[in-house]
Amino acid sequence: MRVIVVDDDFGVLHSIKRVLSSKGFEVVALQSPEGLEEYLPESNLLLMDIRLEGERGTDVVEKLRAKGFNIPVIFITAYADADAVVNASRLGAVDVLKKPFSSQELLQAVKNALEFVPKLEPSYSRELKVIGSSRAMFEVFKKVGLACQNDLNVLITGETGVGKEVVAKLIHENSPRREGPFVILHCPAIPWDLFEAELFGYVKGAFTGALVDKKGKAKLAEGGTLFLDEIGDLPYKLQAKLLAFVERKSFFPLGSSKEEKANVRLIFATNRDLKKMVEEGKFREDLYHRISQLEIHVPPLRERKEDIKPLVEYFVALANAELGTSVEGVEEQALRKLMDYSFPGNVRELKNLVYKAVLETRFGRIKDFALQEEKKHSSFEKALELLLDAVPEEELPNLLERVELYLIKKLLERYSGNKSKVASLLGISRNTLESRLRNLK
Ligand SMILES: Nc1ncnc2c1ncn2[C@@H]1O[C@H](COP(=O)(O)OP(=O)(O)OP(=O)(O)O)[C@@H](O)[C@H]1O
Repeated sequence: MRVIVVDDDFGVLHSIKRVLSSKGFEVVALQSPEGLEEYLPESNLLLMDIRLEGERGTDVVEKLRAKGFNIPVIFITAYADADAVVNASRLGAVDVLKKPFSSQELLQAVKNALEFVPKLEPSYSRELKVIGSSRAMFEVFKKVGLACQNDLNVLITGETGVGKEVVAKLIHENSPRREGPFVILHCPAIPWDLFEAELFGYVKGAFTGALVDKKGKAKLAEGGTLFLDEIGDLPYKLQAKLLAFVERKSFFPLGSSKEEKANVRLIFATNRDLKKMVEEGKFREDLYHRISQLEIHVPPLRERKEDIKPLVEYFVALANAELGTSVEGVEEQALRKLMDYSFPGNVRELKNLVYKAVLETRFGRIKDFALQEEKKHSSFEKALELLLDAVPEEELPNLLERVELYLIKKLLERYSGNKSKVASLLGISRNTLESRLRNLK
């Protein structure tokens, strides 16, 4: 087996050669793509650095593809930006290795590559800018690259504000459907009794007030991508309607008996734990499997802190352009404060913080971010949010009493049943505590 390695860093070139040679590969090591074509016909695999001196490795491979060279490629990069990794995946890269990588990672990637037949896709340059240089986002971009090559249903999971919509757009804009529309249906924003009308549309006379035919989002997305956001909020009854649509890729507009085909790619997102909802009987298992043919998890910002600095720089530039300010950057201590923060609102929260700070600073460097208050309340609010997520709608009427009873009982347990102590901790009299307990039971 012959492997060609192209990297302008002699050290990297040498260590790859050493690892592969030790496993019996014949290695052609090149510091530039010059002369590369000569070796291609007799070779089984190409390892290509993305940022070469003067030229991008992805451009080199694209030219080779245009000439009909179909060799499997592994890209190597120290800079895991979205453009590079998604583009690499689209060019039929078997893998993208992020420097530094271990011998084991290299050998595994080579092994996978030799079993792989690449698919070709023309290149495409995008407007959308997605920031992320962390290992975690690198994995996200690799999956996006995979999603771009097919029409599978994709489920994007992650906390609020992590960038699920951004990732959905990234898939659309790199897929063969990019010339088509990208249509968003934000599920909780629609009253549930209008959900079907919104998704499938209706014909004149379908219900009172339906004075003219109206296209639904499924039709508006024809030829493109339909993004259904917050799918975990969809009531059980409507999940069945959605399942029929996802399975058949066809629908009936309300009031019509004519079935319409939908030529759309479906992407779903949720900040809920759908697997858990399935176990609890709150989300249909069949629907879950249907929508998650490919699952992409976008990790919270606190788990990929390396992304904070590039995101801040990007948002400062954006804010300057939008607000007409000329902020030059962020002071070290202000950035450190962000690095210590847990960002319950993730990238959206960071973006808002930066915009506010830019507006206040106007020129010069940002010295501080106003995040103390949010931090103090975040774990309390988070606990309550978890509670709200866990309680089904039909149990809401008793929720307040249950919470009160639970908290009082827990405190009594903690203080060995000492009612006077618990009453004083709660700032109520012992009598009030006792009457509360009587009424709540
Ligand atoms: N990697 C990123 N690069 C640049 N901007 C980002 C990135 N991630 C998120 N953003 C920005 O942060 C904001 C929130 O992102 P987005 O709406 O995609 O989050 P979400 O996960 O879909 O949120 P929600 O769960 O509330 O729907 C947007 O303004 C988006 O442009």
